[in-house]
Amino acid sequence: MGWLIRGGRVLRPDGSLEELDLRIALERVIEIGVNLPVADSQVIDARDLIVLPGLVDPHVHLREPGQTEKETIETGTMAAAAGGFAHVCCMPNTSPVVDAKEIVETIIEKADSYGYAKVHPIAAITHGLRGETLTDFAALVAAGAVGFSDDGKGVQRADIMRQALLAAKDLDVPIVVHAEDETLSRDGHLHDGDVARELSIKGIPSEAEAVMIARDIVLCEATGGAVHFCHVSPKSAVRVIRDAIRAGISVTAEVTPHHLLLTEKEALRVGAWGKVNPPLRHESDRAACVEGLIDGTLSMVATDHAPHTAEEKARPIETSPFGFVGLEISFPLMYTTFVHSGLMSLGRLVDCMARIPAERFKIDAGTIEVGGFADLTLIDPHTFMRVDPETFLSKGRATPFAGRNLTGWPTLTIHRGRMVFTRTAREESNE
Ligand SMILES: NC(=O)N[C@@H](CC(=O)O)C(=O)O
Ligand SMILES: [Zn+2]
Ligand SMILES: [Zn+2]
Repeated sequence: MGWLIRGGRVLRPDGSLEELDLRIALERVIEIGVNLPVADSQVIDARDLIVLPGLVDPHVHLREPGQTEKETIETGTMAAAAGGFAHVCCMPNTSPVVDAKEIVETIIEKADSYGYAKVHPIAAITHGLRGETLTDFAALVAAGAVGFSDDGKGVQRADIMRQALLAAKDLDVPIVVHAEDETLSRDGHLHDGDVARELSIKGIPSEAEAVMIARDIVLCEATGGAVHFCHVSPKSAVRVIRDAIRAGISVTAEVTPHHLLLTEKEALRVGAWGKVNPPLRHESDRAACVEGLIDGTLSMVATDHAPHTAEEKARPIETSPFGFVGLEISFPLMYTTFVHSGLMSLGRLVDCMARIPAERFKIDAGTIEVGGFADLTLIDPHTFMRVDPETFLSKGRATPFAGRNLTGWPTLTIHRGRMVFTRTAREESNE
């Protein structure tokens, strides 16, 4: 029994695409070859489709425990499957905060019981995200945490960050940094630039992010620890990260599709649907992020999927929470903008969206090989379809990308040998 995925163009570990058949039995890929016999497998016709390893998102918010009106582990992992993701790392800014091992265990167990995607918790650096006392790193890692972050807030105190780097180093896991110096960002809602001024809304300057990134690079080098920077957005930060990597300091960084594709101007067009932390910045910052992605400074793409209720995101900019969803559109956004346009190879994009985050967080994923887990995403590189938030499986609906016409949509996602998502309704267009 099992599946025979026939005739798809399969992404090979060297980045090439080859027309191959894949046989899956139980949870694994057991055979890869040309014209494999059907035997007792059920056939999936993958002609005209690209077969990729299940994608890995190093940064999502699943909101459970505690904020299940925004998202649940079930709806969040359904959205992951719909976006082609087999693995997601979830952030600890839930209620209660993920600062105790029982919470880590419950998240993993719940996700496994639904079976849509594997969830890898990133536990809190400090109790209650208060920035004061370190959590029990050893116990949290033993329970399954793959890193530590106070995401949603920056760790304001350098001494605490230094302690965290030393503690994480002993366990060989990264500190995942939300860089935000509150003395510079406080009460801001948008990037500190022309649009914020035009709307008379207090801005968040680039330095609020970049100074903490610079501090943590220094602390990273001094301690010999490892830092991963979340959602990098200003050009000054891209530059200091590039310099740090060149100097051999153990830092990695992620960038989001929204910081690669959008600017502060979104606030004028979509209001609070474009409000996010860090904010969408100036065109020159956006261009620097693209440069960082292309040259490998920003080696991972993360959605920072941050669902909120429709009511919350319908408020005026100043009272609406930061964040919007991304899991279900991240791959088509990246594929259309960078691969379809010829700016980047498919192999490199999948490195950023699977292989490199898998390596960083020690997740067994990122390539298709015999004996490996059958986590596969079938992509349609021909059909264009508009982003329609009403079709999202996530509870969150807000995205500034609503209405964009994209190609490269996942049409079928297999997780651990089980079909966990198929796209049925197709709104085709010829653009
Ligand atoms: N990115 C956001 O705008 N919001 C995130 C927090 C975060 O990622 O910092 C959230 O939890 O809503
Ligand atoms: Zn953050
Ligand atoms: Zn986040």
